[in-house]
Amino acid sequence: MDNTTGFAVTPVNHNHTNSSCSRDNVLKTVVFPVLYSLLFLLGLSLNGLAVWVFFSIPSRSHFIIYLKNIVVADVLMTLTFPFKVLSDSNMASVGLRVFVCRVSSVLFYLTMYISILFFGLISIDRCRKTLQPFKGTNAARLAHRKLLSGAIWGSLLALSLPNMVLTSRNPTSAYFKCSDLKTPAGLRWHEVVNHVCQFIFWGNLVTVIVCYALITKELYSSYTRTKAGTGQRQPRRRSVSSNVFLVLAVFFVCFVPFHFSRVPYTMSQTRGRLFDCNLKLFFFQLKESTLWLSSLNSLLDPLIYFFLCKSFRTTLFKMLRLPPGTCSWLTGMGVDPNTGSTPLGDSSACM
Ligand SMILES: Nc1ncnc2c1ncn2[C@@H]1O[C@H](COP(=O)(O)OP(=O)(O)O)[C@@H](O)[C@H]1O
Repeated sequence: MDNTTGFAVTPVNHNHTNSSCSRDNVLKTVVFPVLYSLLFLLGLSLNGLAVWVFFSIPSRSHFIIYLKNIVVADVLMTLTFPFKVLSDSNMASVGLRVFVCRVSSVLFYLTMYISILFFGLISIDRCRKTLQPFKGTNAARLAHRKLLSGAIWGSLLALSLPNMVLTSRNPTSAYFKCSDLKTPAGLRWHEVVNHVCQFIFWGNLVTVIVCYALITKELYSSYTRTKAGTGQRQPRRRSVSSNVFLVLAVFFVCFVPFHFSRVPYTMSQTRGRLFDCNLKLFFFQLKESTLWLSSLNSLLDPLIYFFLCKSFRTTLFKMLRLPPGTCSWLTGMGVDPNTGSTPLGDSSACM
């Protein structure tokens, strides 16, 4: 028996539910637990490495401050995966599944929106850096960015906390969904949070698109200017542009599908009577599949650090005792032999 709720532990028997609508099919109990286990192992290794590298780089640019926030969010997100694996594969006690609904899933979403917000800020910062390459920063601005980071964590925590507190009902059977544990106010808050988070996501997507369009325009005109001036081909600038698109590609692949599927799924949770059980199951599976893509972001972020942040690569190679030019064919961001600078002339050497 589970101490917290008094229900029998797994294997869960839910013969009382309509079996054709049961969530417990092979997708939820086998496929996703295997995929999340892989994400956990790879994500923990790569993000562990990223933490090790980042915390030996001083926070001397806005970009590095933002990346450090993302790496912390990714580590926390990765730590929630084992709970999801145990819960979805029905290997967890009822108490642990309640913990997943109340705490670890909420933490998962919190860290996801932290990453999304910091990606928006990174795009703005990169845009500013490209359009005004010689405008530096100072201690006061760096302190503001640290305050802003704290304010983002604080506000998202305040938004998410009621999702923990108002998931306070005890399950009435061993088979339950997170929405079954919510009080009426909890269900309303869950809906509100999802609206706010949709706004955060689409707002940041527009910001990222606008900023990267401006960056690409600037890179292209500086490329044509240089080409006209020297009469030479400058292949590196093209690879900078394609690296820049990595952020956009990651944003689209990881987050857009989830945010489309989240809308009908949240409606099926909060206005259940409008949906029959097959449709609810369909929206649940769609949400779970696209949520895995969002989780994949925690694994792809370290690749972004590697490709777009030269200080990250340099420090990584130093720590692994590899020569500085390692993988320059892959990153296309070596030092320009003519000018001695990085392709964007960015002294913080992160793009
Ligand atoms: N955007 C969000 N921010 C914070 N918490 C959230 C967010 N979306 C959902 N949650 C919370 O995470 C938990 C799991 O939600 P959800 O994934 O919708 O349920 P289920 O696992 O039953 O499909 C719930 O407590 C919910 O309120």
